This record gives sequence, C-alpha cells and structure tokens, in this order.
Amino acid sequence: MSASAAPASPSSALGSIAFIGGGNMARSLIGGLVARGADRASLLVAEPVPELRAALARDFQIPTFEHSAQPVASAGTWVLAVKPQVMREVCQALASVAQATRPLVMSVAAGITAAQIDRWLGGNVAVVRAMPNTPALLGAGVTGLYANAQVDDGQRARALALMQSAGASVWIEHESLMDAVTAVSGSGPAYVFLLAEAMQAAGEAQGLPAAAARELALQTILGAARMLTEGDEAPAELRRRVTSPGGTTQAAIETFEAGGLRELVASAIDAATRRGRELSAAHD
Ligand SMILES: NC(=O)C1=CN([C@@H]2O[C@H](COP(=O)(O)OP(=O)(O)OC[C@H]3O[C@@H](n4cnc5c(N)ncnc54)[C@H](OP(=O)(O)O)[C@@H]3O)[C@@H](O)[C@H]2O)C=CC1
Ligand SMILES: O=C(O)[C@@H]1CCC=N1
Repeated sequence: MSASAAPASPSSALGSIAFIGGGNMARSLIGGLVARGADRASLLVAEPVPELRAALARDFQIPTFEHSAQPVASAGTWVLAVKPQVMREVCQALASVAQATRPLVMSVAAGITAAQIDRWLGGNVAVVRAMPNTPALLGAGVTGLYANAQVDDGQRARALALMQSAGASVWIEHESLMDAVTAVSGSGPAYVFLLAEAMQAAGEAQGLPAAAARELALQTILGAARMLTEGDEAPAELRRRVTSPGGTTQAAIETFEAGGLRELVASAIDAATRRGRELSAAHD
C-alpha cells in the first residue's frame, strides 16, 4: 500500500472523463475536480434524472447528457458511478464501445469486482476499482484504489491524478480488501454524521437550545478531526489529555466502554464489509 496527498490541481493530461451516473458520489468527485481547476468542458456526465442533470450543469457548468453514448465515445476515462444493482446492465450496454475505444474504466461501486466489470465490458479492459467518499466534494476525501492487470503505468497515474482531486489516495494490492476499505472510509462519513446527530440530540436532551447544541457538537467534531490529522499524536494520547482523572470525560468514556462501543464499531464495519461481498454475488 502507498498513500499520497492531494496535488494543487488536476493534471491537464487527464483528458476527457465520462461520468456514468451523476448522483451523490459523482457530484462529490466532480465538485472536487472543479474546485481544483479541472477543465469543465472535459467533465462529461450521463445522468437519466433531469433534475440531477440540471443541478450539475447549474452548479459546475459542465456538459450533461441523458444517455451515456455521447460522453463515452469521446472520453479516454470512464467513471462508473451507478449503483451496484444496475452495474451489469450499464456495462453490458457499453461493451461494444469499450472494446472499440479501450478506455481506462474506473468504478466507484461498492462490492462489484474489477473482474465482473471486465467481463461485462467484453474482456481485456483496464479497470481501476476506486472507493472514494463524499468529503471529496471539499477535496477532503480519501480513496482506496485497486488496478487490474490490464492497467498500465500511465493509466495508474491517470487514475491517481483523478482521485487526488478528491483528497488523499491509498493503493490496495489485494482486491479482496476493497470491501474493508468501503466499510471503513467509503461508508465512514455516515458514521461521523451519526455521531454528530447523537451528540446534538443528547445536548438538546440536557436542555441546550438546538442551535447551541448543533454548534457545540459540530465544531467539536471538526476540531477533533483537525487535531487527529494535523498533529502526530495517536488518538489514544489525544483522548488521554482530555480525560482528567475522576472528571467528566472519564465518566462518559467509561459509559461508552461499558456499552461496548469498540465491539459495536467492529461489528458495524464487519457488517458493511460482508454487505460489499453480498452485493458482488447478488448482482453478478
Ligand atoms: N454515496 C456515497 O457516499 C458513495 C457511493 N459509492 C458508490 O457510488 C455509486 C453511486 O452511489 P450514489 O452516488 O450514492 O448513488 P446515486 O443513486 O445518488 O447515483 C447514481 C445515479 O446513477 C443514475 N443511473 C442509473 N442508471 C444509469 C445509467 N444507465 N446511466 C447513467 N446514470 C444512471 C441513477 O439514476 P436513478 O436514480 O434513476 O437510477 C442515479 O441518479 C454506488 O455504486 C456506490 O456504491 C462509493 C463511495 C461512496
Ligand atoms: O452505502 C453504500 O453502499 C455506498 C458505498 C459506500 C458509501 N455508500
């Protein structure tokens, strides 16, 4: 595995990129690319929902299409950003173009394997499986990347450049670990949002006004995340510095530990990992 941080702007060598699916994840990736100065005219999006197309065109001034035929014909990189449930059908419809033009195909779908995508596109296709997350919109995401054997060095560099617009990237050598990546970081923002909801609600239950509870909870998460990522100290050490012996934090941490928070987090991530495998099998 290797990790790298985001560069100042995406390379112009990226060429045209066709996004198939313009929903939540594609929007986050496109937002990250646009914010880092990507050529808007080279970001082509196929999205069947008219409201989503209109919002993408309005917010990012990029070309949008109802069907994928036009964007894929002119793009050297495809980003498949549809749900796992429809990936087979979407790929099979694009197989003849893939065989004719040999694009770099990137998939962000949970569970679906590079071998499945290669097979559905007709075989011998360069496939990079990527698992980003929605903070990509702010350039603050993290992506796990796996390349199949057909991906050459230039294509690896192109995949990395594209995803670095979304934040940091980590290459994963063994594809079987991509379901764990999905469970930790792909789904991960939702766990933090759940914590934010719970902290805010608990603050309100203690009598804080809603606006104050929100501000206190959200800024606490932001500040803690910055301490975790901008310093060198381990999470356990940062926690120790907040926890005065016999004080308030100790009372809360003991409650979390007694309630099995660590085991619960491990179970949740195990459930998400298993779900990724199930999605692959269910939609083969
Ligand atoms: N959301 C997230 O945080 C993350 C999502 N992912 C992955 O990204 C993928 C997309 O997820 P997400 O963005 O949340 O899903 P969304 O449903 O928001 O977006 C997918 C979009 O693709 C559209 N679509 C369906 N069929 C086609 C087609 N043939 N051509 C073009 N577009 C089509 C869908 O339209 P319609 O609704 O009409 O079907 C929908 O608008 C999934 O595979 C998911 O596993 C990965 C990492 C994080
Ligand atoms: O929930 C999902 O299945 C997708 C994949 C990771 C985040 N969202």
